[in-house]
Amino acid sequence: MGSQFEIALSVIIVSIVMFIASLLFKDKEGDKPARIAFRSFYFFTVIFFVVMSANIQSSTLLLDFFSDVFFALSGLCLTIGILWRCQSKIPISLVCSFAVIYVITDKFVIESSVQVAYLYNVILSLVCVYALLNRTQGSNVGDKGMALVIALNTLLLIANLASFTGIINHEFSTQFMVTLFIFAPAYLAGLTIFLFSSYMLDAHKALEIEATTDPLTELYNRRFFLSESKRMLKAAERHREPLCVMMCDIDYFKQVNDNYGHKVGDKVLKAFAHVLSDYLRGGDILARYGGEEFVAILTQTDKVKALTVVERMREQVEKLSFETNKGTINLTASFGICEVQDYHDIEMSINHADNAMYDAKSAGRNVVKHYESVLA
Ligand SMILES: Nc1nc2c(ncn2[C@@H]2O[C@H](COP(=O)(O)OP(=O)(O)OP(=O)(O)O)[C@@H](O)[C@H]2O)c(=O)[nH]1
Repeated sequence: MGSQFEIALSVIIVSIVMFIASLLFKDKEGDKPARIAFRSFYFFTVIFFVVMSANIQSSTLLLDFFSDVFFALSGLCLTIGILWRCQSKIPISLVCSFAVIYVITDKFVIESSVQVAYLYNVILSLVCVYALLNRTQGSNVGDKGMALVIALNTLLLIANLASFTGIINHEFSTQFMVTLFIFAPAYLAGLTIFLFSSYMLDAHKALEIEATTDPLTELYNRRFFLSESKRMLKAAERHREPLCVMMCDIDYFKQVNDNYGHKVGDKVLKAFAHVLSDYLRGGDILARYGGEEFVAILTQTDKVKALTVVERMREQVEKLSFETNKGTINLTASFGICEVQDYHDIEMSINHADNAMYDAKSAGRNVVKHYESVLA
């Protein structure tokens, strides 16, 4: 019993440290506050181990009941935190039902049976592993690590349950229980390490997206486009492939803002960006160059192919219409294209495509112009 008490004490210390550390977790904007669930998990884990230690020292019905309740709550909070973090579709009510069934079964049906607690933990662990492996936004290394820790826990618990049913001999099972208990602080620390790294990886990803993406259209921003296009030009030169730059600008966009307001203007910009991206292939890149001006690099594309693709884009933009309470907005855009000649000077090709686009504006807008036509 003495060693169990010491282990319980170490779990309490680990949980308190982790609880304080978890104050650093930040949820992504719009995400459910999973960090509150994780903090509650540490909080209830501390209380559970305090109550359980007291129960080991002098067992009472009340302490026994509360140790079950706090055990149920800590597992519940961990699972809810993971489900929220993964934006999982598994209903929270289902997990809550497991907790209620666990307490009722353990208290009123199979009195002080440790198997029920194992079964409860196995179910919750499986729910967590499933949610982590099916994360809506793709699992990161931290999440996979967390899934691994929980999966190991599940395996241990299943083995333990098997021992109770007589598949494994009883002495081995007692040994197993002690081992499981010894590993409790390590399990908790491992879980937190992965939890931390998964939050840090997400924060890193968010920073990367912020640095490379335009928040309104979610296309790449100008800075990322310039650095990425240099890399693409080098690759095209190495493989001796043609490459085209396309610039485009919405026609009379100021009138959209003036007549319908900036909010509608933003909506139009987003829809416009969407149409452009629909016409590009996997290796191409599209970026918001500024305001209502967009730029793209069409890989493995010569000027003849580029003219065909961009002409289709222009026709599609022409078909766009937006219903507002002040009437319908129809959109057109002007396009300029230029086949890259100097693979070491992307700025020059962008300028040429820009000149072609201004030529399209001068020609009455809603047309596609090639840079060669500007020179002619
Ligand atoms: N709603 C919204 N408007 C923007 C944004 N960025 C730039 N604009 C607006 O885009 C408009 C650009 O107008 P202009 O440069 O005069 O060009 P235009 O009216 O499209 O005319 P042409 O290009 O000559 O056909 C300005 O009114 C800007 O305020 C944005 O992020 N959201």
